[in-house]
Amino acid sequence: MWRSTSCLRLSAAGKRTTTTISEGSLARRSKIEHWSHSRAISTTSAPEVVRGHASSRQASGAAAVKLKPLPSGTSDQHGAVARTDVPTSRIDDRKVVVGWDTQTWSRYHHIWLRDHCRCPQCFHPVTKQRLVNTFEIPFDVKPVAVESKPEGLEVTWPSSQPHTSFYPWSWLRRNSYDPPLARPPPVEKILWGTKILQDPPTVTYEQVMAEDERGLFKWLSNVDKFGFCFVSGVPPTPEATEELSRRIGFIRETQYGTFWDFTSDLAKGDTAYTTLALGAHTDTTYYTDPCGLQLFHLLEHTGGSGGATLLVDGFYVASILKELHPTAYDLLAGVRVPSHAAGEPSALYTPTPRSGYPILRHSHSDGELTQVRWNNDDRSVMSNLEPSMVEEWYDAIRKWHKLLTSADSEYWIQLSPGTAVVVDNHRVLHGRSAFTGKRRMCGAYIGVDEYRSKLAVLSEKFAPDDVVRDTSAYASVNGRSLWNPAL
Ligand SMILES: C[N+](C)(C)CCCC[C@H](N)C(=O)O
Ligand SMILES: O=C(O)CCC(=O)C(=O)O
Repeated sequence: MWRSTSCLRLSAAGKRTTTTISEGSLARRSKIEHWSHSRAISTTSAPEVVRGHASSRQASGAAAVKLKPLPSGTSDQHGAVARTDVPTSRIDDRKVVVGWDTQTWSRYHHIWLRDHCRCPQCFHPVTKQRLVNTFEIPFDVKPVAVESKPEGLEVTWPSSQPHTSFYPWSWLRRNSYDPPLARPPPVEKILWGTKILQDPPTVTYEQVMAEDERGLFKWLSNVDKFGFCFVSGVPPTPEATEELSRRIGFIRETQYGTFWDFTSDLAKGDTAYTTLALGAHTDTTYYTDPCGLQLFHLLEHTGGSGGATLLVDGFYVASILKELHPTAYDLLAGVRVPSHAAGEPSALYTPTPRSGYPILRHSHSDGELTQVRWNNDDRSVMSNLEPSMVEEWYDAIRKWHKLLTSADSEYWIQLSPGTAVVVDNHRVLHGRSAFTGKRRMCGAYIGVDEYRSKLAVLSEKFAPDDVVRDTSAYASVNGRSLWNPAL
């Protein structure tokens, strides 16, 4: 173990203290520090086991990086019980080879390992940013030694830049690229049709607003799984609805304002501000980065009828289209659709590139459907179609439309004051029936990154990833593991 004389302290009991960090106490980004480090002689019985490196340049007032003791069953200089399933490791010409078992090996390039060192001098423990200068690592850097420790791989780099790095086994396995090894499956998406009306995902306002954020995690987990979730018991005011929206993250301001409270007065240049029916669509298709979530709360509807809310699971409908009409599916996945928002004199939105994006967007890595982007009212001129494709494309979107509007796909609900709904605008389409009378709807957009960030923070707390669980005991700073696979 190493005693760092660097710059961050967790209290001896491992409780987080207020961390003040002086810039001077960290290695500069400009070059790799020539480390001098003293091999700690402490044993794991000491209250704190420290991992890191003494920088040859100590800023004044640096406190020691003190992390919590390694997990039980850890070996130390005095031969405490070590785990028996420690992977093997050896140095090859350009890579370190780790043997997980007799059949499974991973190879990590030396420069890759050095670049991913997460000691406090190479990786800022508070900001989780790289400090080591990647471009000053000798391209042919090669370890002088590797050692398989119970909790991870220890690599000692050449004496010209003396430095010891440590990589937890769980982190190495998760990030194995030669070969890629099994990774946890993505969160299950539950596809639904009209029958979701029997038991739609719902949480209470009280749960969502509770200080411990467990209810907030439940709400966003439902959105992640179903693409939408109701919140019942919301005070029927724009103020309470805005506060509810901000529980997720800051609201995304657009040409329609920040928190919107609208009715059919054409206050903004969009048909949402009329009494017209709106077919199933996703919003802001005309932005390069369409909004992530959309929250709606009907505050009032008097003196008329209609104005029911429509929800359609775009992933569900796409799965049926793929099954029944694969050629049409491929066209929707390949043809770019331009769109615009031009109803406000002060705004004329079109996406970059101007040709827009396909209706169905897929992950490049695994081909999974990741986004539905469809608003036929906001679609611009289809000027990029090959002449031979024109009729085929129109046939494809007719097949798409037919499935979107089928009784099996449509989930109609009459919202009422007190029940808000949040929709994943990258998956679930929404719409409404025409209406008469005075109808007042409020809500907000949340950016997709704000939504995913909040869900990630809540997941760290309530459903941590295996690598986070494995490493947080000894490598957490400000409640975040340095080895979080998201980093
Ligand atoms: C939600 N709010 C009423 C503020 C605006 C609605 C804008 C709808 C627009 N046609 C789109 O699809 O993005
Ligand atoms: O008025 C509604 O219920 C929904 C309007 C709409 O589709 C939108 O604002 O995007």
